[in-house]
Amino acid sequence: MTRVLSLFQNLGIHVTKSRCAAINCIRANSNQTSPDPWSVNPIKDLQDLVAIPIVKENYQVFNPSPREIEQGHELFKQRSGREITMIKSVVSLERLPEQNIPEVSFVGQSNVGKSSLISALFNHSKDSPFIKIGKKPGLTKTLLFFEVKKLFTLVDMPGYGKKMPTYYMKSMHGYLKTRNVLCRSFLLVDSEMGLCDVDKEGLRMMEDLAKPYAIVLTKIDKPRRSVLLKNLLEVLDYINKHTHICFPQPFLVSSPSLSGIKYLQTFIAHTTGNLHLASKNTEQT
Ligand SMILES: Nc1nc2c(ncn2[C@@H]2O[C@H](COP(=O)(O)OP(=O)(O)OP(=O)(O)O)[C@@H](O)[C@H]2O)c(=O)[nH]1
Repeated sequence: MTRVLSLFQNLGIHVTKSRCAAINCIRANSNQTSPDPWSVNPIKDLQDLVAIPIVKENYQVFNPSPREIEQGHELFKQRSGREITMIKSVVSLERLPEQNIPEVSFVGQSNVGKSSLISALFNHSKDSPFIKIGKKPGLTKTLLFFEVKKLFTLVDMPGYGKKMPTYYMKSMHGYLKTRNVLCRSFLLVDSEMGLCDVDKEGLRMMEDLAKPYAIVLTKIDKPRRSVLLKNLLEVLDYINKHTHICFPQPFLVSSPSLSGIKYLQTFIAHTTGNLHLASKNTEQT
């Protein structure tokens, strides 16, 4: 507890005794009504390390009901072989597929786990479109378009970083800037490494583009919980201080264990207009 409190202090977050007591009281009361989203949000597994809510009280979080979470999860289930398909792989912007359904894209540095996450979202199903996952960075060299039940499209982008050829960067930037059907991007950050300079460059690019996006912390099965918490708090602090467009709550996922996947599936279903939340308690940035 002391170690985690000092983490907060390092991040400039002041935790008073009275605030701790008040928050403990809120937590005790909220446990009695067992709020649902926590059951599928991995942030819950870190909450016992700290006495104050990790996602600040004044942030509106994504708060689907258990039924909505099941609806979101269902959307990604393949019932027949052609419901989820890879429709196109493109390099040049002139060859983007002409889609008039909502789109979400996955961006991040090489090897951060974009392809693995998309495979996990499709439940690693044997009927899912073939998705290449590599040990070495730079495997995804084109924009890959996956259409889900003709309702929305997921786009796997080439990873950015030191070795990224300029034309990748151009096509990625051009795509993000001009794609009208793009309703949300997810910027992936490795939860073990935490935010690094390359991620911050990506975040600045997203802010300049001023298109809605959210941060996803990947590989949460790898770091120790204290490291994961520290890196999550740093991301929250960064969102708070340096972003205007970013969704206030990061999503935490592990592709092999599928932790956090249902929650993210539900958010994608919501953000693409395929889920009508009963709850009003959802940030719409
Ligand atoms: N332990 C763990 N390993 C992961 C996870 N996600 C991805 N990996 C591993 O990280 C490596 C890179 O994963 P990819 O999904 O290919 O990453 P990418 O961002 O698509 O990579 P590029 O093609 O270079 O852009 C692979 O060895 C994966 O098995 C995760 O959640 N947990």
